[in-house]
Parts: sequence; structure tokens; C-alpha cells
Amino acid sequence: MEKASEDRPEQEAFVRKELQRLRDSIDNLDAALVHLLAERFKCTQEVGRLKAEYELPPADPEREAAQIRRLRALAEQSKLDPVFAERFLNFIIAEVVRHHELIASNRAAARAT
Ligand SMILES: O=C(O)C(=O)C[C@]1(C(=O)O)C=C[C@@H](O)C=C1
Repeated sequence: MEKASEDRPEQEAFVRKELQRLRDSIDNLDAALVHLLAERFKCTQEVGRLKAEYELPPADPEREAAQIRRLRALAEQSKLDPVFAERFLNFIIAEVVRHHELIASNRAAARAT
């Protein structure tokens, strides 16, 4: 019992240091994720403009199904939950489709004037 209480300050210092080390990496990874997402949205905004210009539908379900199959397989290989990977991709794509729809309706309004 006495030993445990003697160790406590050392343990606390160890835990604080480990937590900080891991949080530093999490902060770096979160920054990388934001940068990767920003680049992805830059590409999809261009796709949205192209689709609006040539009057293509905002969503492409076949392409989405292929992306989901691919990402689920990659997730499995990387020991990431494939259900989470699919939900995450669907969440991003839903936002992209919303952007595409906005671009298309702005383009249609501009054509009408
Ligand atoms: O590739 C396209 O056609 C896109 O519009 C991009 C994207 C995506 O975010 O990956 C978004 C919507 C489509 O349904 C499929 C894929």
C-alpha cells in the first residue's frame, strides 16, 4: 500500500507525459486530415463546376458504390472499421453533392437571366 502511494507522483508524471505525447500526434494527424479534406473539396468544387457546365447530374451512384467498395477493402487491410469508413465517406459525399447542387442551381439561375 505504502509503495503505491510513494509511486503515485511518478506515475502521474508518466501518465501526463504519455497523454501529451499522444495528443501531440493526434493534433498533427487532425491538421493533416483538415489539409487533406481541404484539397479534396478543392477537387470536388471543380468537378461540381464541370458537371454544372455540362448539365451532368450532381450525384453518380455507380461511382459512389465503387468508392465505397474500394474504401471498405482499404479499411479492412488497415484494421479500420469498414462500417466507419463507409459512413465517413458517405458523410463527405453528401456534403459534396450539396455543393454540386448549389453550383448547378446558381448556374441555372445565371443562364435564366
Ligand atoms: O466523382 C464525381 O462524380 C463526384 O462528383 C465526386 C464524388 C466524391 O465526392 O467523390 C461526389 C459525388 C458523386 O456522387 C460521386 C463522387
